[in-house]
Amino acid sequence: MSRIAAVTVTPVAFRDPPLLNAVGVHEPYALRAIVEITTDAGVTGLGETYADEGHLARLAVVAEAVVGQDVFALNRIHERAGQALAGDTGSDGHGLTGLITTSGTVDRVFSPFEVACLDVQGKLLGRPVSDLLGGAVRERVPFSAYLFYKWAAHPGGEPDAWGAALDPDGIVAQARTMLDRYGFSAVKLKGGVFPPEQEIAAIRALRKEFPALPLRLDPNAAWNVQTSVEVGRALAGVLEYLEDPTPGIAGMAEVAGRVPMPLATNMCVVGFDEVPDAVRAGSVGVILSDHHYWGGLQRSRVLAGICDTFGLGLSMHSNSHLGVSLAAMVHLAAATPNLRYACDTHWPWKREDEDVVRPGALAFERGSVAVPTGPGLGIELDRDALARLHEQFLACGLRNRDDTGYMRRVDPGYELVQPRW
Ligand SMILES: O=C([O-])C(=O)C[C@H](O)[C@@H](O)C(=O)[O-]
Ligand SMILES: [Mg+2]
Repeated sequence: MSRIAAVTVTPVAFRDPPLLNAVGVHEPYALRAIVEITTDAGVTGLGETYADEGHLARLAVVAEAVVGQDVFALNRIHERAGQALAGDTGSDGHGLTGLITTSGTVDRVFSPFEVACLDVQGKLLGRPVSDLLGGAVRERVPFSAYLFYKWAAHPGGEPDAWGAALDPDGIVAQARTMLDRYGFSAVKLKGGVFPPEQEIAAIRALRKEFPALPLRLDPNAAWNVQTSVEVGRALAGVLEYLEDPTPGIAGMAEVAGRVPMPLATNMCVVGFDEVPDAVRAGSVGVILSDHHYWGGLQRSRVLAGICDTFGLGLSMHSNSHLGVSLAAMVHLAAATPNLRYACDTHWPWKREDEDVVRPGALAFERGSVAVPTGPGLGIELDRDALARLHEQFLACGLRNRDDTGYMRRVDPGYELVQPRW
């Protein structure tokens, strides 16, 4: 047996540009937590997750509950997380994912512990995490360019290297830079920021500039059913999928029946208990997995099986993240045969010199990342960087992601309306 002797949770902050979305704008720092598990024999494993205050408190509760457990006893560890969090319905503070139930809360909190245990298991066995998930079926995992409307600078700050992107020309220029730098093979535009006709124009401009690349548009439920149908029809033959045009399983089902492209979601289906209704209603053609809230890598493979069974496509969602999450995403995607869409990643928006993982193992080439072949996640923690980013967390003053509150500080009249158009 290899028992968990200690768990350390370190909140960190890294710089984030002023990226616009349907609920406001990204604050100057993104918050994450690094979970480190150490066994009684001194083997360590890493996980990464959100770092909002409430989530950190829940991580602390579960950290205490899993000490003494065998790192191979993931079912038992999930059960203990459930017991420790019984009745807790942690809410989604940032408004970009759906309703969080008790089971969804447990899955969110359990996830980094599961990834850290798999990292330890891999190290003990001398095998990469992808092998523990059934084995890689691809050597490289393709990602998509994740475009955002953005300001040139945070209010009162220096302009960043990306510059502003507030119209179709700005979005095309951003896409060009990102594709030149990373070679991505698909493009996603985060919408829900400007009136739909402006976002249709941006997608058309992207299509003109990049005739062969699959395109996606994600307004995070900013449109009502009628607007969604109009946008979907206007972009017939242009989008690979339309992501969360409108809120809820019923609204999505109405739209799905009237537009030509598949609808994708990381909002109306974010937990296992929402899958049956969505399948019955025909709300979605593609589910975006995300191991951070689907309960880790193994449970994400359960989701993949469900998608396979019901003929649904599978893609992958991303929030702002660091290298531990990227490594986990790559192992999972490599070992999930029916994950056939290029995965989302916020990676390009992070500064290269801000990560807790030593560079090397996770290089982007031709839009994809090679699956690390070393034991476990195949990455190495940079303790100096971890300490630096933790100091940055302490100093930055942010304790919860609040895109809406930040937008209101800039524009006091800003209202959070869903759907807006
Ligand atoms: O719907 C999505 O794809 C997301 O929620 C991804 C990110 O959270 C993105 O919208 C963001 O960070 O603003
Ligand atoms: Mg989305």
